[in-house]
Amino acid sequence: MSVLVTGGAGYIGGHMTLGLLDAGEEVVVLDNLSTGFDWAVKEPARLVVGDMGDADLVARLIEEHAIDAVAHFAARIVVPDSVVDPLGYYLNNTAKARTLIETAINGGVKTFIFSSTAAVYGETSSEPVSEETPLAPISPYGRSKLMVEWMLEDASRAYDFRYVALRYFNVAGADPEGRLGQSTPRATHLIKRGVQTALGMYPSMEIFGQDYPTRDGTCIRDYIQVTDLIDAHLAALRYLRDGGESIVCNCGYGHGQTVREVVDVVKRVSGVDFKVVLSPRRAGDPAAIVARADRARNTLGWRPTRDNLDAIVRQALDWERRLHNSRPGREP
Ligand SMILES: NC(=O)c1ccc[n+]([C@@H]2O[C@H](COP(=O)([O-])OP(=O)(O)OC[C@H]3O[C@@H](n4cnc5c(N)ncnc54)[C@H](O)[C@@H]3O)[C@@H](O)[C@H]2O)c1
Ligand SMILES: O=c1ccn([C@@H]2O[C@H](COP(=O)(O)OP(=O)(O)O[C@H]3O[C@H](CO)[C@@H](O)[C@H](O)[C@H]3O)[C@@H](O)[C@H]2O)c(=O)[nH]1
Repeated sequence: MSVLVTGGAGYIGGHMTLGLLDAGEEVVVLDNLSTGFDWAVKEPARLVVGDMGDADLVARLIEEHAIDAVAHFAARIVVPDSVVDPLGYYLNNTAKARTLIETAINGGVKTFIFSSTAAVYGETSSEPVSEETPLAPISPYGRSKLMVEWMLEDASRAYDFRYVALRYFNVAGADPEGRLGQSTPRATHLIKRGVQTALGMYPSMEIFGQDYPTRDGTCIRDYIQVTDLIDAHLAALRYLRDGGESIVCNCGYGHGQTVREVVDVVKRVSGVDFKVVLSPRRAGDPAAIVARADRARNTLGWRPTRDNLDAIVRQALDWERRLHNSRPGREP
């Protein structure tokens, strides 16, 4: 039995591949390398370069590798990008996911883990949101993901098929052993941009919006360390293989930091007082979004252990330094 990891050459999928290998699983990665890197797929995982919307390819992989579970990470992921290219996002994140789910079910795969997102909630108060909070995504990205949740829900009712959808909050940091980190080209994520600016790759960084209804006027997010997030996936896989019912779980720590607070941590940890430019709000950004993750703890038995923003920033900085000093496109 093997696990098929779509998007396994990307940031989070690459860490999932490491986590699965560490747990002794056999792994096949399917990735079109649009934002991922072949070197991010560590041996003995097998990388197949191709598109998740290629039903013939996926069907062949399921059969050849006796796939019993799919962990589906492949997606386009940039919120403001989705505002300017919504149909591109619906094609990749929604339509191709439909093909993937159908092919998995036709191939006899009964368990599926889906990378969902806090962006399905849209505007919320500063209070932590539970999975019961009404869903009202405000970006095409969030909608493209919510539709996949709905397809999974309906498919699990109609067929012999169970899933766990994990709604990630803001994923950050790197493998604590230094084997991998976030390598996405042109990344727009706050911590990544911060450490890149600290390393001199940008002359300054922007803070988007200072008039949000938050404690210092900048947006609040719940930053979850990537290895803790992968532990939730490994728990979800065990849960599904033990016969657990389909569920949706938030993955976050239950408290948030403002953009200014994060920038201050990056400056302190890096020791660089880089220039910050105050810019207007960015399209598609909710003011605050923080997780209530009791369900992941109680149902999956998830036990996060890496809730420490200083350590997260240090991991991101260490990885960025290695990336920066490596040859373009080559393993750091
Ligand atoms: N990074 C975050 O903070 C965050 C938060 C919530 C949810 N997520 C979700 O987690 C998942 C992984 O995100 P990431 O940060 O690792 O992004 P990433 O861009 O690093 O990884 C995505 C991977 O998917 C691949 N891919 C994209 N379209 C594909 C296709 N059609 N066929 C095959 N491969 C394809 C890319 O090449 C890349 O390797 C995504 O589904 C994203 O929506 C991420
Ligand atoms: O240079 C920057 C980058 C970001 N921000 C702000 O920082 C916050 C966080 O932004 P970012 O790191 O880009 O994350 P989000 O837009 O919150 O989205 C991330 O987190 C979502 C879940 O909450 C995921 O679904 C997305 O895939 C992932 O990109 C937002 O208020 C941004 O406006 C800045 O002020 N300056």
